[in-house]
Amino acid sequence: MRHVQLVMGPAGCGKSTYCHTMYEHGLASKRSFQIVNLDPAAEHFKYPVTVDVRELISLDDVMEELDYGPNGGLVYAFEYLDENLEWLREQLGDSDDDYFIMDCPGQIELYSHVPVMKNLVQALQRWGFMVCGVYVIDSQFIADPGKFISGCLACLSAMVQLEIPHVNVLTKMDLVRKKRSFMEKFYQPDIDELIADLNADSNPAMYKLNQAMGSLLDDYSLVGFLPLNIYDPDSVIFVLSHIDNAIQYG
Ligand SMILES: Nc1nc2c(ncn2[C@@H]2O[C@H](COP(=O)(O)OP(=O)(O)OP(=O)(O)O)[C@@H](O)[C@H]2O)c(=O)[nH]1
Repeated sequence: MRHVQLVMGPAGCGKSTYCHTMYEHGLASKRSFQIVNLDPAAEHFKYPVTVDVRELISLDDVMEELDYGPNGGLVYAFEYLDENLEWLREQLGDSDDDYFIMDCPGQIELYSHVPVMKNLVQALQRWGFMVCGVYVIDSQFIADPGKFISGCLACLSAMVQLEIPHVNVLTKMDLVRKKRSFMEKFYQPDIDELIADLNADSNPAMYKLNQAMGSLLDDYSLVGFLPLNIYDPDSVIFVLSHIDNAIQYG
């Protein structure tokens, strides 16, 4: 069976570090994970890259040749990839048991405004891959209810667009060890408690909206993140086992 993890999330949230962690874990546990760089703006990697989109198109080239800014340039580069998916197919090869981890760009436009990520997922599925979305959020940015809800809505946007098994991962947990009990309420939060906390910090005019957002997340069962401490092998195994389950059972 062929597998892909699509690693998504905002800029700087720890996507590349996640990929590196999984790669190292694979080496130690005799599972072979191959990393694919899908970020045309990436600069350097700590892990060996099996496929690099910059061999097809790089953000620097787009910005220089077309005089685009970084965001427009990235959308252009992804649309170019979308038109040249056969290139990616050739790069991925046709082995039956490959497991690729794809390090994606952070720009939300790719998931919310243009269909390129959706097209990529559909192509991977046509080529026989079982694809799992791994949405990464930086634990440093969700340490209050408002930011937590905002992070959840970003995850939801990717989940709704891509329609694939989906796992949320909370990164940089080594940095929040001292506040662990505080953070625990974000792993599997009680949505009513969360909305009450949010209301406590909000103007009453926002209560109805807060409740509606809470219900939306509840309806999609999208609250809850898997905490990942990259320095703790048990934590890596824990996250990977959830991803394996998500891939297997959807
Ligand atoms: N302490 C700690 N630092 C981390 C962790 N993950 C990432 N970082 C740091 O956070 C910064 C950004 O990490 P990256 O892995 O490059 O994040 P990214 O999401 O790939 O970034 P972009 O590709 O720019 O969107 C780097 O300085 C990392 O060293 C973590 O689990 N613990």
